[in-house]
Amino acid sequence: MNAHELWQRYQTYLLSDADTGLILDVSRMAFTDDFLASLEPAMQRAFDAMERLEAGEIANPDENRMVGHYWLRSPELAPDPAIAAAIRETVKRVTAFAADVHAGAVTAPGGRPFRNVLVIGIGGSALGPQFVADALGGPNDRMRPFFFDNTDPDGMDRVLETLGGDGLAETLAIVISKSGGTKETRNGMLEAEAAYRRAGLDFSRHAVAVTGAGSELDRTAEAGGWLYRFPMWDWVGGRTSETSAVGLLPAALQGIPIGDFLDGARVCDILTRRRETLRNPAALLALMWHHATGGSGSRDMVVLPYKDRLLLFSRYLQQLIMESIGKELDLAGAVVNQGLTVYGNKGSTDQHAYVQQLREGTNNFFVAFIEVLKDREGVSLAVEPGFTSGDYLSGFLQGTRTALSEKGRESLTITIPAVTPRTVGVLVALFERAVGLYASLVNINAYHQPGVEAGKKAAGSVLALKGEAIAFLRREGAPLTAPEIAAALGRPEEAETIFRSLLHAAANPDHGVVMTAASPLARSRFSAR
Ligand SMILES: O=P(O)(O)OC[C@H]1O[C@H](O)[C@H](O)[C@@H](O)[C@@H]1O
Repeated sequence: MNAHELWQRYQTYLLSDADTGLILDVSRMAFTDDFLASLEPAMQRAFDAMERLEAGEIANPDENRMVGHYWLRSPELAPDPAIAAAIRETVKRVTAFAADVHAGAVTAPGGRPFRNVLVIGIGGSALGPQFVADALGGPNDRMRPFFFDNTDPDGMDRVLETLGGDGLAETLAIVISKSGGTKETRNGMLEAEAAYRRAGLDFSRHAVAVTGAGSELDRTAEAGGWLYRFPMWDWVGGRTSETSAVGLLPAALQGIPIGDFLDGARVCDILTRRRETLRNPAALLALMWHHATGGSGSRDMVVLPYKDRLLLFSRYLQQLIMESIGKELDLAGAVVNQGLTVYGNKGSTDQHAYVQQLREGTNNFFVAFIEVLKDREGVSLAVEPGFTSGDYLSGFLQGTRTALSEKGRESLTITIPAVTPRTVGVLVALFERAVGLYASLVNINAYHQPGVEAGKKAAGSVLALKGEAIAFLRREGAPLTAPEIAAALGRPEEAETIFRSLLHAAANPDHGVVMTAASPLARSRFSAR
């Protein structure tokens, strides 16, 4: 296509919406009108399915659950008045709690104000809060946000050292877990509790829980007399929980106007309920994913926001999309191994890293550019006559889009006016809807994650075996190799697991395991005190 044809194509498909401020350009995706026509019946069925989902159908059949994240910003749509009331009540309680903390009506013991918030959670209980905190936070935050989002001891130490013992005295800890039983989060909570204790503080007077009623975490918080408990509901998935208390509480405490955030999601929901495919940006996104990947995940989506504040968006989207779309079976039970791989950081930074491959290497991707029109508050410096840093950022986005297109590499561009609580809400809702519609197009359940359990179960057996091996070594005394230990435990097939576990144990002072290294390494001997 020549420049004139591309300009025509750009105008033909350009979708812009005044309420959300969204502009979506799919002109650099090489779909045909026939493609759109061929998928139109399936898209209409996807809209039907979405309407049933929003009306409260069991849209997550494997877990026998409704899927209600859209109600969180439009409670009047909830199929049950009790659900609507619970949503409204929770937003009110979140707002009131944050206001009380800010006003000093809720304080740490001794009347010390809470100045920091430590969020302890993982996956859907961390990625959204982290994205929003980074996108919308700054030096004027009401409270400074910190995160434990892993069971990495050094990672937690680093956060605690940054906070310092005295900082901890002014830190509110929010433990977030929908299930209330996630081990990483449980460990983070125990590590935090111990850190507070070392600082002479009572964790329970600093702790808040966001979790399902009656969960292990809920019971711990209740028994411990924690400051507050906020609910999570089984009809909200972890990765779509950013507009529930999971996302709202940390954001409100940080000082982010959660009403604007919810409103952005709500207006985007209205937009993405449109049944005219070409006027619905979530439907268009889903169609583009289908076009680019043949409806089978054959290409990766590289998310490139040209804005530092949106750096964590690709990480957030990775869970939202890959945990939703990456499925072995379709709804009919056939093996499909679906997926849509997502990666990316930010432009123009990534232009100095992997964009070389995007332009010239394997053509196994398409790019989702995220463009933000507003450069900064106020006027910018002219870094050379007539041009600002922001002009460069914008120019680099356009340049990369053109350079990719020239080489037959596809891209779409999502433009928002500025990074605000409202537009961040729009982006979250846009992709939530796109995921749901796309899942319908390829006939999978977007709302369960059966594959995640396998790794957790395997980790449980690994830990049990490690415990057995160390206990055996303590009884035994003499240094032994992993196969010898495995054989003695009656588990000869587990030599590798035992070797790897003891290699780790010997690198740390916790278990008294000593390794006498051999060559080859796998013949090393272990003993334990
Ligand atoms: O919120 P939680 O119940 O602690 O779950 C945290 C995360 O853990 C699991 O492994 C799931 O795969 C995620 O979808 C979830 O967001």
